[in-house]
Amino acid sequence: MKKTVELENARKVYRLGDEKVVAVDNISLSIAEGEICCLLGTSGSGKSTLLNLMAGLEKPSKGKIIIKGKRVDKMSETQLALFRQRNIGFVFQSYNLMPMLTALENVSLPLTFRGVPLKKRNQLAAEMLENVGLGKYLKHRPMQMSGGQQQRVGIARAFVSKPPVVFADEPTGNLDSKTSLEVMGLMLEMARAHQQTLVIVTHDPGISKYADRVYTILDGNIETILENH
Ligand SMILES: Nc1ncnc2c1ncn2[C@@H]1O[C@H](COP(=O)(O)OP(=O)(O)OP(=O)(O)O)[C@@H](O)[C@H]1O
Repeated sequence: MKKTVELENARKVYRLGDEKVVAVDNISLSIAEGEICCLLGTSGSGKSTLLNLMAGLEKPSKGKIIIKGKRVDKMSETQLALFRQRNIGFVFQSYNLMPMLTALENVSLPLTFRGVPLKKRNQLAAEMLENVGLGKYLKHRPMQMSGGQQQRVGIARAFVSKPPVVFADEPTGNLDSKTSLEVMGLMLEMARAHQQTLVIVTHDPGISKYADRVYTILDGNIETILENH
């Protein structure tokens, strides 16, 4: 199996005055192409920091972060930005949609960065919105949609450019249980359809049962690894 995300002895220490907070202690892991993984842990366990390290959003204090064979921890900000545009999709807890843009424009944004021509962009974005059940909401702005609908737009945006890896940080954190299930179902369906790797951070054990593999994080370490078959 090809590896998509690899961490080798990754460590992240924050300094607050004289104090040191070890957010990620010394984690090594390897996530295969098309694998769906969950990072499960309570508040403060270090799971968001771990996700940010994996996604190249933060530099490790020590260790290696490798995505698709490339050392992201060695990249400059410019290289990283380009690398993320080409390889990574994000789904956020608070959706992070552009408030002034319509659903269609929000979803087509990653394609703009990739230089896809306008007509093709609109076609792909409309198809994605159709796939997430929002075919009738292309012109709506985030404020005019429910949380669940906004997160569907967020999912469409993360997957539209078919990035090899999608990171989701508490994607259902602001949603009720029924909507959470729908949103999870959509992410899994999209990831499985194109063999995309999906890494989901959650504190909800209910969400983790959908993953192929669950890393339970405690005090910045991997406490257990569970394989679901
Ligand atoms: N920028 C920062 N500066 C200092 N300490 C930080 C910083 N970011 C995180 N921490 C600390 O690192 C530890 C892990 O935080 P992290 O946000 O990764 O946990 P988490 O498991 O995602 O929690 P939550 O579910 O509440 O977001 C915590 O003790 C936190 O206070």
